[in-house]
Amino acid sequence: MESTPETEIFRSMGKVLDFENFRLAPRFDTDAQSAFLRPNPKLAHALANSKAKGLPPISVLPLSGQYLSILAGIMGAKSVLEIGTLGGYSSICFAEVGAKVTGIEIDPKHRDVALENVDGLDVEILLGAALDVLPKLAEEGRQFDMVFIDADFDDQWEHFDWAVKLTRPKGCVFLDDVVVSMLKNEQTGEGGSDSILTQVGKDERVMATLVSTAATHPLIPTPALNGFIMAMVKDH
Ligand SMILES: C[S@@+](CC[C@H](N)C(=O)[O-])C[C@H]1O[C@@H](n2cnc3c(N)ncnc32)[C@H](O)[C@@H]1O
Repeated sequence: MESTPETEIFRSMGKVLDFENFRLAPRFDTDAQSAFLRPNPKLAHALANSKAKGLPPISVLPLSGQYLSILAGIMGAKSVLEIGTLGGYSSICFAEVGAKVTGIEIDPKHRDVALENVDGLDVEILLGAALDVLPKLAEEGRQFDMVFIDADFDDQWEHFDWAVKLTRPKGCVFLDDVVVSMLKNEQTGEGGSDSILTQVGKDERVMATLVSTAATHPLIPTPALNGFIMAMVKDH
């Protein structure tokens, strides 16, 4: 590569640009968990009860849950719609910072365990496929400060489209697991094909960004590239 003042800046960064650094992600996560997280009996009980009842270990990880709490707290969110509730871990993250949570969950067993886990908090869980429930919420004229989408990968665009309709202007739509779903569906943008990024990008109702992450999970051996879309609804 030709040496210019611009390339020299990056060369001088040395170790910072080493791709192998990616392998350090789990260590940073562990350090951040012990630095930032406080004991939370409700969340601990939700994890233990969900495990005991045989739910899959796919709730948001504790630091991500805390991210969601911080976001909802900063927004002063009073109402959050969650598409994909599982055992209610992320519902608790929203409810504990003052939001009324409406969850949608397709699996009756997950919904029942979630109801046990959110006991005492302002959480309702609607049983059904999101694409059946979302139009009903729209018909009822429901509007939310924030919609968190964390369900099946195949309907991400349809869920996003409904989420925008159901979010108040200046509210937030958070679409999780965007990069892993693109990788899984081989939508890596080659050949200029459409992807969730281009679909959201064409949507004039929102201002959106992709937040890339190195996702670590106790059950996977190496960090995975992932990312979420965060969008602010401008208008409907
Ligand atoms: C990744 S888990 C959700 C985790 C949860 N948000 C948390 O962090 O605690 C995904 C959940 O979405 C549910 N789900 C999948 N497809 C769905 C759909 N089309 N409509 C409603 N729920 C769905 C699954 O049954 C599962 O419980």
